[in-house]
Amino acid sequence: MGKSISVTDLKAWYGDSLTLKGITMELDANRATAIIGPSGCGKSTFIRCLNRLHETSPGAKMEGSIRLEDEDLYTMDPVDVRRVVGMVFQKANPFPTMSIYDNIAIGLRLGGIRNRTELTDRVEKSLKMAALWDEVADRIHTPATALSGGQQQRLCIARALAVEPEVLLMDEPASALDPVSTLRVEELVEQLKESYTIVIVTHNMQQAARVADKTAFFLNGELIEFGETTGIFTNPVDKRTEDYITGRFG
Ligand SMILES: Nc1ncnc2c1ncn2[C@@H]1O[C@H](COP(=O)(O)OP(=O)(O)OP(=O)(O)O)[C@@H](O)[C@H]1O
Repeated sequence: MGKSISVTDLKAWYGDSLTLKGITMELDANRATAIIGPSGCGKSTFIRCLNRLHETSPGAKMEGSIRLEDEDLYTMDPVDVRRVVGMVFQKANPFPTMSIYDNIAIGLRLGGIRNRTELTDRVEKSLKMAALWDEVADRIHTPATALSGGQQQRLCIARALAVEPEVLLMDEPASALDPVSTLRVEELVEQLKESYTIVIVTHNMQQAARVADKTAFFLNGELIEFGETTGIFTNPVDKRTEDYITGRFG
């Protein structure tokens, strides 16, 4: 089951530049939350704080608190954080020299699983969860780079799921994909919510409306409005949200 995330007064910097200016929000367990807003408003920075990737950027720092239910993410070992809070990036990034199988098995091996049967079962289960198994079952020992872009992205989703995270962060996971692959990723989000808490950054407002239960609108490093997706898109409270979703800027 997914876990909820509580973010309290989160501030993030690159050098002296304050990029997130105090974000407070609750990300519900087993629901999909979309983060929308114009380019440069801090969407990626926000989700990179949620798995402690932000602090790996040179000169980057954060303040505030992020809790995964009763655990403080910033007192945990960052390696453990990235296991429980998985991430999928805009551009599919399979390990290029590895087979489909090894792309998924590597995280499991690093986690200490050595038994061949267990590894194979977990690889198959992950590929099924990512709706890729049927397309690759007969060639899992062939190079991952021979897959199509959409398949590579689902492989990256499978890789993130293999280590059994609680939360799945998705940073514009479909923006480099064709419409059919995009639809498959969106359908997948719908299914994955049953087991994971999902946070998805998207530029595509139709996509947010289709996949997200809740939507957060960011502007200049601030959270302007956050609520049920239908409310945000049909009856926004803040004028700036309305202007953005009606295409007046961004
Ligand atoms: N590694 C970095 N070093 C310095 N500044 C950065 C770095 N990454 C992002 N920024 C700056 O932080 C701000 C927020 O960037 P971020 O990538 O979080 O925005 P975003 O909303 O995800 O944008 P986009 O929609 O274009 O991906 C921008 O002004 C950006 O230039």
